[in-house]
Amino acid sequence: MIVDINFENLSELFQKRNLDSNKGDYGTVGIIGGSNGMLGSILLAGRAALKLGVGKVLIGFAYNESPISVDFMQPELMINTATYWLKSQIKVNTWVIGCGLGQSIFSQKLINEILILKRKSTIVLDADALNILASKNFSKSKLNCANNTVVLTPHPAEAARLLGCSTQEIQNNRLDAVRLLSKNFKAWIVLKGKNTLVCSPDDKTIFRNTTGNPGLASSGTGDVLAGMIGSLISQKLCLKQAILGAVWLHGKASDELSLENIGPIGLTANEIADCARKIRNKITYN
Ligand SMILES: NC(=O)C1=CN([C@@H]2O[C@H](COP(=O)(O)OP(=O)(O)OC[C@H]3O[C@@H](n4cnc5c(N)ncnc54)[C@H](OP(=O)(O)O)[C@@H]3O)[C@@H](O)[C@H]2O)[C@@H](O)CC1
Ligand SMILES: Nc1ncnc2c1ncn2[C@@H]1O[C@H](COP(=O)(O)OP(=O)(O)O)[C@@H](O)[C@H]1O
Repeated sequence: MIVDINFENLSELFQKRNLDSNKGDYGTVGIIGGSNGMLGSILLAGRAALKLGVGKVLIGFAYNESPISVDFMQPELMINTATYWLKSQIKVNTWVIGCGLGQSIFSQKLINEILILKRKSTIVLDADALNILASKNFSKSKLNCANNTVVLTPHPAEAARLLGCSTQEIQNNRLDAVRLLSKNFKAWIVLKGKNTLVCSPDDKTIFRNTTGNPGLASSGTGDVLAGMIGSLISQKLCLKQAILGAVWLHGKASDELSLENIGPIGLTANEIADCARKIRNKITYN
């Protein structure tokens, strides 16, 4: 069965906050990635996670020493190395790994560490984490899905690498591709692109997104989506509403910005997160 994602079935996304709540009620997300030439990708994800309302964001660079200690555009982000945060005792609800991670031995080691050390967390694997998963020296059993809840967010080329076929074959049959990925990896799959598809590991329903436009065809918008998904899962929405909510809001933000002539041409990834925040508050409080 295929079900369209609409805001009417995203009630948890639009719940008002308790008046006496504190930041601990809104969870912590840890974001790991950002290697050579791609430092911006985890900052994009981290900023988007904040704008979607998570209590705390840890940014862990895939370096031996953190290349920056503060993001002056978003000083709320807590920045250190990936290794530092993986060893820290801070309770992290969701780990997002892969944005700008690269595919070095060190990056592969970080993925293994997360899967072994963080068995009770939800793990979102994006971008280079998916490329590492697709490589022949990675054993799928390491995903250990019995303990972890895992979300994979491939674009069509990443999906093709995971299934060992061509991008064109994925695009020709996106429904079969998303089903096969969720079965093979026992994970939630977000197959990105026009009309993003979402499939859960134990459900035959496939959800199809109804929002979004070619304004999203620009660098870093996938990193923003990964941060948004991690943020909503950490805020303890049920997994389905967190994933579907992030996908819907991400596309809706690009639609609203296009109506304001800020897109589709030249729309930038950070603007998506700002607009998604506005839409969530507007629907929740008006
Ligand atoms: N500011 C930063 O630091 C940024 C860092 N980033 C980081 O860079 C790393 C590499 O990630 P990446 O996605 O750029 O490279 P890659 O996996 O080779 O995919 C590119 C190819 O995939 C295809 N393709 C994609 N979408 C498709 C679609 N809808 N429909 C069909 N095809 C589609 C398309 O193939 P083509 O059509 O050209 O054959 C395209 O050329 C990663 O770690 C990421 O996080 C980026 O996030 C950018 C901002
Ligand atoms: N033509 C389009 N229509 C709707 N959504 C799109 C379109 N092109 C890209 N997107 C969305 O933009 C995002 C791009 O993600 P990704 O390819 O991972 O980019 P990046 O690696 O640059 O962050 C995905 O959420 C995808 O669904």
